[in-house]
Amino acid sequence: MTDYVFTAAGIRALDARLDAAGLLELAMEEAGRAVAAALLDLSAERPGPFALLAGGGANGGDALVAARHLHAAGRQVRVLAAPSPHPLTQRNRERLAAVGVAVEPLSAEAVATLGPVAAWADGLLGTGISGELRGELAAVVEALNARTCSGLEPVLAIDLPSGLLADRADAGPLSVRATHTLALSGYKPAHLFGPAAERCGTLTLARLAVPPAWAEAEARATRFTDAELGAWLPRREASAHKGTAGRVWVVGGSAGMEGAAALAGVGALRAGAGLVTLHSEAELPLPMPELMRTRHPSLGQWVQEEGQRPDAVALGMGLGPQAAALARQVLTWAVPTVLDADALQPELSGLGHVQCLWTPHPGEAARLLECSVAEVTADPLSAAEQVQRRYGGVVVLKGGPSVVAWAGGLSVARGGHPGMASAGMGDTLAGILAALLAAGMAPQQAAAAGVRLHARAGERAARRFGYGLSASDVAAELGGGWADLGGPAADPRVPCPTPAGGAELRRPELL
Ligand SMILES: NC(=O)C1=CN([C@@H]2O[C@H](COP(=O)(O)OP(=O)(O)OC[C@H]3O[C@@H](n4cnc5c(N)ncnc54)[C@H](O)[C@@H]3O)[C@@H](O)[C@H]2O)[C@@H](O)CC1
Repeated sequence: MTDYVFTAAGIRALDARLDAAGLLELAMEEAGRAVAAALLDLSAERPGPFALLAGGGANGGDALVAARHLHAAGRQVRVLAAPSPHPLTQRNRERLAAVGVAVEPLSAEAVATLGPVAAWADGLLGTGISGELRGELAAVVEALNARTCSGLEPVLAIDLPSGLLADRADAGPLSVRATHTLALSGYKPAHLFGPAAERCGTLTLARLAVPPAWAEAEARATRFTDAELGAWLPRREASAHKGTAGRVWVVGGSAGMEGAAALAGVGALRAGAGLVTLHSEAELPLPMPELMRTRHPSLGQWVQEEGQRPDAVALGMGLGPQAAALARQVLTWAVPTVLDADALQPELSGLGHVQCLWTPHPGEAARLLECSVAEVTADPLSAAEQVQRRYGGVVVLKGGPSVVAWAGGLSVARGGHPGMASAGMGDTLAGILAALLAAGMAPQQAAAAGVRLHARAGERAARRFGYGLSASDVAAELGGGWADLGGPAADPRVPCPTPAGGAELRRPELL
């Protein structure tokens, strides 16, 4: 099932649709029941009551519903709640009273002095927060963090740890430090990126019964499943030969940076390219003898005079200061092109064609947007979108997780491993993406599937090699990653799923 990423405004819009259809109360009931189930899973064997903290909004309402379900399951609950102007939250407070559960006033002192508990539920604030924590809630959060920092009492955040802004990756000075977070309806940027994600602990998703068309309409980004991405991967005809499997040119490498181009070549070969040639002015190493290399006295002259064209180009890895001028020339060829590393320069603004992928990391994205790295990492979705608008084509903003932006859409990748934060990883990815483009994939699909393929190979490499991963370790696992995603087999008798979304494929015979 496709999952979605919502901003706070998106959740407000979704809730407005639910409200108009008379379904909001049912959604709160569903959310509260899911919270109760998560708490029981988390602490079924732990002694003591569950302690539920309820703020004045709908996030607090979810906590009150959860308390009723836990009570019905025969568990002891302690409920500390703020006064609420929210009609559904008020109604659920009355329902709790009706089944004999007392609601105690919420205060920092009550949190600090409560006896041992099986687990805490943080229902103080969710997507409705504005600005930094104010008043008594700030003191309550400080008291909760102080008594749970030993890790003895788990804290389940309902939807979001209170104090985090749903749309931001940079956690503010004060927020609940949750051991677990149950995201409601869909993920929020704070669940997925940066220091905010670290405050969420273990993340799970409760998919509420929301009509898929509403979710899609209000979502900020998509998280494709492995099955969706695997179905897009190309398939070879039994009659394929190296000339039909995709010819990739890697243009890169310079003195001291020779390995970057070589790693891109390895990535392209391991992702299925039939013929991979490295073009450079430098003497490049050949990590695999299957790679071809051509050393040019002047890349500038070669690019201008070159009459033949490959199926895809990856340009920029270790290329040095001439990268932007070369990129400008190669973009006029109008062949699928991956622009990486030194080719990611502001002077190329507006020159990306529809078959062009830009693959910046946050530092390179900041250069392209002429802003600070902190601005990029605080809101990676907006940053990727802005690069796409300014430069055209499709953008892969690399990170943990990477974001793909195309005209009119965003997706956030799944998986990967922190060990992938090492030199050369992006070079390999550029080669992978070029191979997928050369095999005829549409750029948006090549970007989303290629990033996931790389991440999946990284997960496998981490199991094999441990924490510190090299780009070569990851490249060696690409075949396994491909199989994990359920990519179509080479045998054409195995039926190949049609890619969703109806994107045009340049060379359908290879899919
Ligand atoms: N579609 C969904 O995902 C659904 C979400 N629900 C819940 O609804 C929540 C959003 O509810 P609301 O929009 O009522 O908002 P919240 O419950 O997150 O917060 C609103 C309350 O917080 C106060 N507040 C805002 N900023 C503050 C600050 N900085 N310091 C102190 N107090 C502050 C406001 O005065 C208001 O009382 C979600 O997070 C989720 O828990 C469910 O109840 C129903 C369905």
